[in-house]
This record gives sequence, C-alpha cells and structure tokens, in this order.
Amino acid sequence: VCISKSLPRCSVTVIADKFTPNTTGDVAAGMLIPHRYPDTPIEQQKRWFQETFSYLLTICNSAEAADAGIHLLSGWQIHQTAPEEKFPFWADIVLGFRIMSMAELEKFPEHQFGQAFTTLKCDSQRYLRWLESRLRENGGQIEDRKITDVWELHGHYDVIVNCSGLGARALVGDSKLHPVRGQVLKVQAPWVTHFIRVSDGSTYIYPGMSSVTLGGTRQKDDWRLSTDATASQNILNRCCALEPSLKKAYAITEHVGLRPTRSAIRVEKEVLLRGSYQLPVIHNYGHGGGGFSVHWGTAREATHLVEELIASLRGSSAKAKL
Ligand SMILES: Cc1cc2nc3c(=O)[nH]c(=O)nc-3n(C[C@H](O)[C@H](O)[C@H](O)COP(=O)(O)OP(=O)(O)OC[C@H]3O[C@@H](n4cnc5c(N)ncnc54)[C@H](O)[C@@H]3O)c2cc1C
Ligand SMILES: O=C([O-])CC(=O)C(=O)O
Repeated sequence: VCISKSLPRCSVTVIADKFTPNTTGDVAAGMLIPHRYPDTPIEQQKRWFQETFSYLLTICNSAEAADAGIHLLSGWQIHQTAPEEKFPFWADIVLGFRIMSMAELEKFPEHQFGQAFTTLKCDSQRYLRWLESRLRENGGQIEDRKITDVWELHGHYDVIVNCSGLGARALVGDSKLHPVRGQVLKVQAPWVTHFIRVSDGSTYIYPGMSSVTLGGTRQKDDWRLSTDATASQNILNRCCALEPSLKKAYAITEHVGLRPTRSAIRVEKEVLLRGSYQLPVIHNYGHGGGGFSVHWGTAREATHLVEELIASLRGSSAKAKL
C-alpha cells in the first residue's frame, strides 16, 4: 500500500498464499507498544514507531477510523518492581505517558510500579481488509499463490519486495529468523475498557472494537499452529488474576500465531545473482511481536529503497540505450 501510494507510476502486485483472516497479523491484538530488536539501532526503532503512530493517528482522527479498525486505547503497563528505565524510548510518542499513581496501583497488589498511557490499537482483521481495499483503489493487484523460489519472479517484475514474514526462512534461507509461538484468547467482555499489560509481555488484556484479546505465550522455536487447552486455561487464570471480572467473559475463542522473530528487522536491498542474471530484492521482514507497532515506518523505508532501485535501473537502461 505504501509503495502504491508513494510511487503511483509503479504497478504493484501482492502475491501471497495466505490472506486475512489467515495470517499472523489476524491473530495479533494489533497494539501499538514497541518491542525491542536488540540489533536494530534504537533511533531507527523510534523513527519507525513514530512514523507508524502518526500515520495511524491521522486515520484515527478521520471518518475512516471505524472502517480501518483504528482506535485509541488507554491503560496500564505494570511492573513487579520499578525498572531502571522508567521512561522508555517511546514514552514521548504515545499520548499522556505518566507514572501510575498509588491509587491506580491498588488494583494490582503484586505490582509495585506502573506506566499509564494512551496508545493506538488496530483491529487486525478490519485493518488488513481496509489495506487490501486501499491497494486495489491505488490500482494494485492481488494474486493468491505460493512462491517456492524467488527466481520464479525473474523477468516478470523489475523489483521484488520480500515481506514474507516467517516464510523468509525458506524463501531466502534466512536462518536468523525463527518462530516465537503465541497463543491468545479472543473473548467478549464489553465492560473491560482499559488495557493491562505485564511489563515482560507475558500477560495482557487488550480491549478492541469487536473482542478483548487475552494473552499470551512466547514459545521460541515452537512451530505448532494447533491450540493448546492447558495454555488457554493458564492465560485465562493469569488475566483473571489482574482483572477478576474476566471470570464472566463469554464467547471465548483460541488462536495461535508464529511471530517472525529476528534480532534485527531486515529492511535492506540485495541483488541476487544467478549466472549472468540479477534479481533486485528489497527485504522487509522479521518484525517479531511488534509488526503492527512499526509496520508503516518499515514500509516507508522499504519504499525509499524501491525508489532508489528504480532510479538506478533507469540510469542503467539509459546507459544501455546509449
Ligand atoms: C499472538 C500474537 C500477538 C501479537 N500482538 C501484536 C501486537 O499487539 N502489536 C504488534 O505490533 N504486533 C503484534 N504481533 C506481531 C505481528 O502480528 C507480526 O509482527 C506481524 O503480523 C508480521 O507481519 P508480516 O506481514 O511480516 O508476516 P505475516 O503476517 O506472517 O505475513 C506474511 C505473508 O507472507 C506470505 N508468504 C510467506 N511466504 C510465502 C511464500 N513462499 N509464497 C507466498 N506467500 C508467502 C504469507 O502467506 C503471509 O500472507 C503479534 C503476533 C502474535 C503471534
Ligand atoms: O506483547 C504484547 O503486548 C502483545 C504482542 O505484541 C505479542 O504478544 O507479541
């Protein structure tokens, strides 16, 4: 969508073997709270989050908000003990960041410290559907198929943008990418209107437009996509300990997604070579547990790289003509 919007002369085709509601993104709560990528410079992570936040806040303040599934959400991130870093790098990007008062902390007797703020949340399925409509509106095409070798695309497109998430492990042989399995429950509990997140991300309650997401699990290198009843009970118990009214939650469904985790998000250009052939690829994958939080920032960076590549292709074809 970002390429089709910023570079209207490009013809964009999205090829995937899974679309909403069957992607990792559909499982996600879609909260804008950054995750840390240890090998990506913090200034870059901050810029990506800032760009994503501003882009979504503009949508949130428009008449498109409900269709796009974007809304503001206030709540608490609670810590068992006060962390060294009381103001994380994103504190001045979310809205109204402050340290929780003692009165607020009374609700959480096991936690001594907390941060209160308002952030954005994407209703993941609505947002993904909305993005598909934006792509079509900008003239983009959608194709449902699995790519087994990126070279299948050679000769058909000038530039390949690789946004294959965990699929990049097989597609471009990236062994630095691994799954971190996440199981969540989506429940009806319309009286819950504040989010609660335990600082290590182990347990969270995220009220959304159509359900409340309760999480979670983080199981490294676990590829199972099937749900696990014991894990679901465990999630419910942990969430009820924070918000006892959730004992009355109903219409509970279970979901699993594999976070495409990497120590650094890979947004970079690579020119693949096979004999005398070249295949220019812009990678944009490895967003782990924070894809919604930085997606527009990384998409913009990938778009700049596409722009640079097109300029260099133009330069070389002009030289070839000479
Ligand atoms: C339980 C859970 C909760 C989460 N909560 C949040 C949250 O609150 N906030 C947040 O910011 N992030 C959250 N995330 C993380 C977020 O969901 C991911 O970072 C994001 O979905 C990754 O997006 P992606 O497009 O890179 O990958 P995916 O969503 O996995 O999409 C990859 C696409 O590539 C296609 N593909 C792959 N390989 C091929 C191939 N060979 N041929 C054709 N198509 C291919 C797939 O079909 C798919 O369409 C959560 C994740 C999980 C699992
Ligand atoms: O950690 C969170 O707050 C939710 C999330 O992104 C995940 O489960 O990956």
